[in-house]
Amino acid sequence: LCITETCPSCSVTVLSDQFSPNTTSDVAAGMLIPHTYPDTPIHRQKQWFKETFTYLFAISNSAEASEAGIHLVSGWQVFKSPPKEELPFWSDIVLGFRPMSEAELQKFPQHRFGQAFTTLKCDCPPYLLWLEKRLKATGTQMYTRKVADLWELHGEYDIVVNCAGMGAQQMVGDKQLFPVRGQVLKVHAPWVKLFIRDGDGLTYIYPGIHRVTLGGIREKGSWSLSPDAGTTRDIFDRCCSLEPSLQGAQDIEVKVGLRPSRLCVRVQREVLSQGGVKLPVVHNYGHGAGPQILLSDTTDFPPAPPLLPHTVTSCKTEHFSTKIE
Ligand SMILES: Cc1cc2nc3c(=O)[nH]c(=O)nc-3n(C[C@H](O)[C@H](O)[C@H](O)COP(=O)(O)OP(=O)(O)OC[C@H]3O[C@@H](n4cnc5c(N)ncnc54)[C@H](O)[C@@H]3O)c2cc1C
Ligand SMILES: O=C(O)CCC(=O)C(=O)O
Repeated sequence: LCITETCPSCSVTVLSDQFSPNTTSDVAAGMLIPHTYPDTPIHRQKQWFKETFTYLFAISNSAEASEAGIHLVSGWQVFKSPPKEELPFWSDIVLGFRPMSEAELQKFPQHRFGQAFTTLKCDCPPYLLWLEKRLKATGTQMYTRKVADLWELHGEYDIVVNCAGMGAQQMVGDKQLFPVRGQVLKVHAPWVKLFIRDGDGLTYIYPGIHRVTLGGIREKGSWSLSPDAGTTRDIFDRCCSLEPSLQGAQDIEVKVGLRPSRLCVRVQREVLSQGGVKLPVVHNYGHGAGPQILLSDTTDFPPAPPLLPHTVTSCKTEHFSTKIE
């Protein structure tokens, strides 16, 4: 969309083997809360976050906000012991960042410290549909197609932008890209208005426009797309211990996605060349970092299993119409 807007004379085509609602992005809670990438300078991560926040804040402040699924959300990040960094690098970008008061902390008897702030949440399924609608309005073609190798696109296109997420591991043979399996519950609990995040990054409650997302888990190197019943129960219990009213949540949907993780996002220009023919490529993938990712943890992850289903590459959903017993 940015390309069509900044360069209207370009003809843009989107090729993807899956579109919304079958992408990893559809699984994401869509909360704007940065994860630190160990191999990217903090000033660059801060600049990315600031630009993203400013861009989405403007949408949240427009008549399009509800269709786009972008809204402000206030709440708390709570810690069992005070974090090493009292002021995270993003504290002056989110709105109204401050330490929680003693009175607020009384809600969380197991936690001793907390931060209150307002950030943005992007409800990804409506957001992706909104982007698709805007793309189609510019005349952009969208085709369902699995690309086995970027080189197959030479001759058809002048420039390729690679946003294949986890699919880039096979498509460009990137061994530095690895899955961090996530599982979340999307529930009906409209009385939950404030977000709550445990500072360990594992447990979170994120109210969206229609559903509340409960998380989570981060399983490095796991390619399993099957929802795990034990994990569902564990997530539900952890979230209920932070917000006991969730015991009354209804209509539980369980979603699994594979975060496309790297020590640093790959935003890079490359020129592929064969027999004197060139194909300029811009890579943009690896947006799956998490606070628990350590350098030593990320070597020797297994490649995608050969039987990974091609119809659903990186996410899966299961529905429960009743409460979790
Ligand atoms: C449980 C969970 C919760 C999360 N919560 C958050 C959150 O709150 N905030 C946040 O910022 N991030 C969150 N994330 C991370 C977020 O999901 C990712 O950062 C994001 O989805 C990555 O987007 P992407 O477009 O790079 O990849 P994807 O959404 O996976 O898109 C890649 C696209 O490329 C296509 N593709 C792949 N391979 C090929 C191929 N060979 N040929 C053609 N097409 C191909 C796919 O079909 C897909 O359409 C979460 C992730 C998970 C799993
Ligand atoms: O870390 C968070 O709190 C947001 C959720 C997320 O980004 C994730 O689960 O990957």
